[in-house]
Amino acid sequence: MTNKKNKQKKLQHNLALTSLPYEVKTSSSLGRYLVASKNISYGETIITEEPIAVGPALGVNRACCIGCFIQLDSESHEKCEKCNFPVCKENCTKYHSKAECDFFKEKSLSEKLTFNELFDLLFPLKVLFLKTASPEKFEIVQKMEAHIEERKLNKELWEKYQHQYVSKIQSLINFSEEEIQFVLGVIDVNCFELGDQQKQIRALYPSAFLMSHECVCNTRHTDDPQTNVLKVMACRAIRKGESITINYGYTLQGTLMRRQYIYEGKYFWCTCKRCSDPTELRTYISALVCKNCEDGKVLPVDSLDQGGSWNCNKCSLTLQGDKVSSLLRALYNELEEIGPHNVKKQEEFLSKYKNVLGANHYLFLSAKYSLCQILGKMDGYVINELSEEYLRKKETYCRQLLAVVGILEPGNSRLRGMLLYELHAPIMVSLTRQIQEQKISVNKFKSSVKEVVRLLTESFNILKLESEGTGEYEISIAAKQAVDSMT
Ligand SMILES: C[S@@+](CC[C@H](N)C(=O)[O-])C[C@H]1O[C@@H](n2cnc3c(N)ncnc32)[C@H](O)[C@@H]1O
Repeated sequence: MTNKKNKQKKLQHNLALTSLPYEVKTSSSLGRYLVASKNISYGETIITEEPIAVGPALGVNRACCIGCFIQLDSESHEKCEKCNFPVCKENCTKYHSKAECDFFKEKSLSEKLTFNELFDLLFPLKVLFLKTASPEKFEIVQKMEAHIEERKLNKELWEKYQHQYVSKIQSLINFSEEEIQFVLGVIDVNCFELGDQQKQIRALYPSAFLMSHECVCNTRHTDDPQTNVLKVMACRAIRKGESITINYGYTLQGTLMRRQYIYEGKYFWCTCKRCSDPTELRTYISALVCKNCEDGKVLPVDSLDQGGSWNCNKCSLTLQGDKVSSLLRALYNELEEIGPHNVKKQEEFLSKYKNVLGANHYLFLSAKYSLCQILGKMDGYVINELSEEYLRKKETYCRQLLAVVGILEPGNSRLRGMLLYELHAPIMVSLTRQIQEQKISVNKFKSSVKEVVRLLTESFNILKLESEGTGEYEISIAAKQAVDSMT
């Protein structure tokens, strides 16, 4: 081969390596969206990128480092030498840029605003700062969807933002009302909510925001806790030409509330295949128990009609849509009040509403997911001391959730990885007890352990794709160690 041909081949090879697995398309209903420009395989990374801007999550007003947003334990934390706001260590400059610090100091913000007030304004301020600090990043922000017209129609929200952000920011820095409301819209519509218990943040990314929504999507994502680099991966194979999608809502939430949540945050009514099907792909995750015949499932007649009535699939019972909404809201609040760490109260909830909510109801699944996570870990419920009854409950809940997640999050979903890990523990403890008490044969024990190894191996393969330093990645390591100790 000649030198020229060699060079050309090398160039083509490099281009193939650097070319993106997606292209940006536009449609009248979706705006811009991403489409696979080649066949993408299961687990393949589609996007890896750094954030344009990072800020605290909404409602986080506890003491956090202004540089990296890690939660600070006490009042004894350090303060930035210049601007006097809390930092986790001297000069934590990760996202506390010099320009920002100089501005805070020049305006003596620590004297004018409490830390909580600053924290509330911090993210919009950081995005607005990009205009001078990084015009190329601000240009990306300017092209993002802010849904200003729809937001103006929501007078309550508009006024609230005017009072909570616009007037306060304008008293500190010279930005127009229009610019500030635009940035607030961009943040609400395009942000990724990231982090963990220690650090709850929101971030804007330069490309990932372009993914359109689908309730049963084909990607999952993870962020690096140190750098906040976002990695978007295919959770199943994606064919060339297929949209690359993300779920803007929550899987374990029924269509009525999920659609409302997406509409209020993203300003469109989802009409995907899950939303259009009253049975939600035969998971019956929203079904109520019929109090008339006690046998049928009560489902929306038309799941795309938010206020529409619900009918029993076995008898003539009809419920008005607004009654169903109030019931679901009340039960959701009751579960929220219980919180995720109260075994007794969660169990009481499951028993109290077993004649109201269907067996797979999402509120039950939420309670069961909490129970799966705490049974075996919490004081009084340590795995080796769990009764056979609780071991069985944990196993049953995990299996029930896995069946639903297999339909609503097909592929290598993170939730599947977590559930497989939770499932292995009660099976293994129970097997160990049975062999010690000579209730099962050695052969039965060995074959059952193989099943446990299979669960752990799949969990490891799913969760190893999470970013290092995340809780899920730690679980992948634990799963691998458990497999190694059993084989
Ligand atoms: C994060 S942005 C996505 C990028 C946006 N399409 C753009 O052009 O900048 C979210 C917005 O995209 C549109 N969108 C995304 N998924 C959609 C869907 N499944 N149906 C209708 N609109 C959708 C909505 O306008 C939504 O508020």
